Amino acid sequence: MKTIHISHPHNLKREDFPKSVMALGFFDGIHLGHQEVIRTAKNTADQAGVKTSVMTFYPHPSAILKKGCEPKEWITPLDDKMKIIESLEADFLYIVDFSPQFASLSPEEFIEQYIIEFNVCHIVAGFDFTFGKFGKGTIENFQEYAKGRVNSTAVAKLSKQDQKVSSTRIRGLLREGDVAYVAQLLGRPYDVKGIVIEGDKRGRRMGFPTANIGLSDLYIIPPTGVYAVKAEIEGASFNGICNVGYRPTFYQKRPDQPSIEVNLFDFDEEIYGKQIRVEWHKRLRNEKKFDNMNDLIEQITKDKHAAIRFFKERKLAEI
Ligand SMILES: Cc1cc2nc3c(=O)[nH]c(=O)nc-3n(C[C@H](O)[C@H](O)[C@H](O)COP(=O)(O)O)c2cc1C
Ligand SMILES: Nc1ncnc2c1ncn2[C@@H]1O[C@H](COP(=O)(O)OP(=O)(O)OP(=O)(O)O)[C@@H](O)[C@H]1O
Repeated sequence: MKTIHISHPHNLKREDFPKSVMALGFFDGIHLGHQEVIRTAKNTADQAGVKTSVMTFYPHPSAILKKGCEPKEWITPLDDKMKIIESLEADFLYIVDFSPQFASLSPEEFIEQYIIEFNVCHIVAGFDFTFGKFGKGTIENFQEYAKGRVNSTAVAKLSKQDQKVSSTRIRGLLREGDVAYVAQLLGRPYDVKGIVIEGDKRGRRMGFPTANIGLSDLYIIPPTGVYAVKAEIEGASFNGICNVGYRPTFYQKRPDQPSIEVNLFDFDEEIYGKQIRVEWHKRLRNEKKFDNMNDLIEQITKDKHAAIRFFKERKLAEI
């Protein structure tokens, strides 16, 4: 996939682009609804024998349109979003700098400069996609503005439990810790990437060495508590348990940031400085203050069994 960053105004010409079917949206999380939009674009492009392109925006449009209300943390920061869009077999990703000038384009100007000039023969967007100043352009009135020069497909609303699958809903669920339901809406577990950093080295003495993680991007961190996770290090995957929290058993004063630490099962290697990817599968319990270290060790042993049981039952359910 070729990724092209574009700032407004651009001086690219129609000849600079291969003919394509384009999926449009911000696409934070690339959830099941987004996947449907991108797959529809891909299928339409394949049938027409042209390329598949995706247009997304950076920063989030609400950083300009509803200043102060924009998300500050992401389900998929840009780097992850790019990788997932690539895995959906898009040929081109256009990342348009969402500036005030770009936001004030009329629907007609947007179509001229970003659809016609981009050699797009067909656009695909969700039922609620809007474009142009004041969001006047919609997927329904797109044809009026495009004057028949570009085809369009509106993807119907995808809902779960009578609610639209949306990035906003998934961000809310992550903040509540409902990582199991998030996995259903994403079609894959929520994951974050980071580097293994040094902790207090107490974990090993407790019989539960933990990889402390320094996140590599502005991810949404699920709330404090204990989770069943899988972690990938150098291409190998391990089951484990993760604690997000302030370790109240050992710290009277709450540190500024919660720590994210993972104990991996059947793993005993030195991994400081290595890259780690953590998948969040199930929330197990709240973080608690224990009277002594032995009580905490007893609880973590139970957490480990709960996680082992969870992964075992899920494996059986898959058979
Ligand atoms: C699965 C798991 C559950 C944990 N639960 C708690 C808890 O409920 N309360 C708490 O104070 N610390 C909890 N901890 C954090 C431990 O206190 C921490 O792992 C230990 O202090 C080692 O820290 P270190 O890696 O910085 O050496 C938990 C850790 C893990 C791995
Ligand atoms: N549940 C859904 N069903 C069908 N299309 C969707 C769905 N959610 C989003 N889309 C479409 O996917 C594209 C990207 O949408 P967008 O990034 O605004 O996602 P969103 O999940 O609706 O986000 P937000 O929660 O911020 O409204 C748009 O074309 C949008 O209409």
